[in-house]
Amino acid sequence: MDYVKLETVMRRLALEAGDKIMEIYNSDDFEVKSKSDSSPVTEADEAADALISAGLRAAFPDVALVTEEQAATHGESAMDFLIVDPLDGTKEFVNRRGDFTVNIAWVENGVPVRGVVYAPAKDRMFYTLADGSSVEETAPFDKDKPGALTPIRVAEADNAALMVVASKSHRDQATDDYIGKYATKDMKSAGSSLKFCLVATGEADLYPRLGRTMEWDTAAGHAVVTGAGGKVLNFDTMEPLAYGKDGFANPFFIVCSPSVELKSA
Ligand SMILES: Nc1ncnc2c1ncn2[C@@H]1O[C@H](COP(=O)(O)O)[C@@H](OP(=O)(O)O)[C@H]1O
Ligand SMILES: [Mg+2]
Repeated sequence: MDYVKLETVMRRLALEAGDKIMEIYNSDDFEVKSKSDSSPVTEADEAADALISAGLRAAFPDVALVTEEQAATHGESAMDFLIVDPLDGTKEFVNRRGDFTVNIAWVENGVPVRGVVYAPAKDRMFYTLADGSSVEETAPFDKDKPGALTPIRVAEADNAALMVVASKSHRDQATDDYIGKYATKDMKSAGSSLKFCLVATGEADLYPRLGRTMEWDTAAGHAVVTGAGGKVLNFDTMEPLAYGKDGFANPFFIVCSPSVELKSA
């Protein structure tokens, strides 16, 4: 993989998809359909998906591509692949809460090593540079030229006063019980893959996900948080979360700064 080209292409496609999504977000109304798994999908998901997948296929014609909105790509069995969630946090989008993201990642040998997470309604964009380290770019964003970049790094956690982040729209008792094992200073909820980025910047120390997600929901955030020194662990085995699994479903997982003293289930 040409990492320099990948950085440029992922960043530009994320920004273009974000513009498309915001056009629809700001329009008076948009249609919300239900997918086979009864999760919502909008014309914004579909437009962003079309734009990103066309751009990736043009730039990397020989590379495998998996995208949430194209079921035909879900049978892919490569260990090296691009993976896209064009609009993660569709519920946030539909409810106009702003916490939705565009996600593009590159998985190499089952590990998400590069990615971009762009939250267009929040004007926040996080990505890995060609060298694998993570940055947040400051708005306004120019599609053709990166602006001000701030290297991001996970926090040195105070285990007596942890900052924990969890899902806004998929929250359950198991998650609350698990968080209850820690000494927390504060809790915040956020939608979509933004939660990975809050750990990456040190705005949170720990994000436990005791609920369903798919690899496209997590790959880009995973790359960003590991590029910032963080960890993404399978909740049951405490091994790094692996990608390219059959059906692309994830097990429960934990995202954290390595300084967090993890509790078992
Ligand atoms: N029952 C379920 N099965 C599979 N994925 C689920 C799920 N419930 C939530 N998700 C995933 O969690 C994502 C939302 O995460 P969060 O709750 O952190 O905002 C959704 O992404 P989409 O909005 O892209 O569909 C969806 O893929
Ligand atoms: Mg998603």
